[in-house]
Amino acid sequence: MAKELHPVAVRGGVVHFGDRAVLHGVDLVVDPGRTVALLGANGSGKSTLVKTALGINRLSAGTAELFGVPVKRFRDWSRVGYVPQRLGAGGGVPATVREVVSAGRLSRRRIGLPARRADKAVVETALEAVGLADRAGDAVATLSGGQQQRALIARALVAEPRLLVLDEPTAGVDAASQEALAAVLRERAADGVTIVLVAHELGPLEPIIDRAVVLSHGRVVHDGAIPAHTGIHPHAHATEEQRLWT
Ligand SMILES: Nc1ncnc2c1ncn2[C@@H]1O[C@H](COP(=O)(O)OP(=O)(O)OP(=O)(O)O)[C@@H](O)[C@H]1O
Repeated sequence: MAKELHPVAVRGGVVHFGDRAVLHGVDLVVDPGRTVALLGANGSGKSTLVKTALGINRLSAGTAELFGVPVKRFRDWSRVGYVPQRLGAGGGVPATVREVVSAGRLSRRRIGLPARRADKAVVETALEAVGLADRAGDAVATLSGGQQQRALIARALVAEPRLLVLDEPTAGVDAASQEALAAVLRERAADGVTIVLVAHELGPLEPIIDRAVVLSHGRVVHDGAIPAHTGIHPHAHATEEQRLWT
């Protein structure tokens, strides 16, 4: 079998907003099936990096590929699930949670055909997985921020992507739901799905992470095992390298 290409590959990525460089030559090359956490302080460039990897932000230098294809030419978006940091799932749209999640299944269906029973089952399983089964018939706008985030995660899951990119999936999400999310992601990782997630604190996600990339001021300052102090006391016993990103 041919070797699977890197699901994500940013090389020498430089991104400017106006005159200001926000990424200064960042490399993020992810092997298939890995679960990678992007860590770093507010404003260090984590969201910018994932958006750049997905072609949402423009590079002023360097390259970005998805599954070996330059992101500008990449068309196979059903292979990619992206949950942005900020909403919107609801934003005044009178859709129910189930409708929003079902929308994620559209990329897998022939346009115009009604949902098959299998599609519906996948949607119900995803709703269970993120703990929203009991809210499925409610308008998304009536959910809390953390619940809306979970609805978006379910929407990404039902598309059964080979690459999942999650920007702060646990922000504003309670401990039990974080555990549930970790279980879902562990399952996807076991199926060979590549996961890239942005986080401040890994919490229950920590055991599923097999590589941590730490950004500071738009540069990679660590790439490897999870830094020991992550999510606990960022300043206590920090090494020089660790202090760089707190
Ligand atoms: N669209 C934009 N226009 C101008 N500046 C931007 C834009 N998006 C991000 N920035 C700036 O780029 C820098 C990096 O932002 P980014 O959102 O990537 O950081 P982050 O590490 O994800 O932070 P956080 O943990 O707070 O989400 C910040 O200084 C931010 O103000």
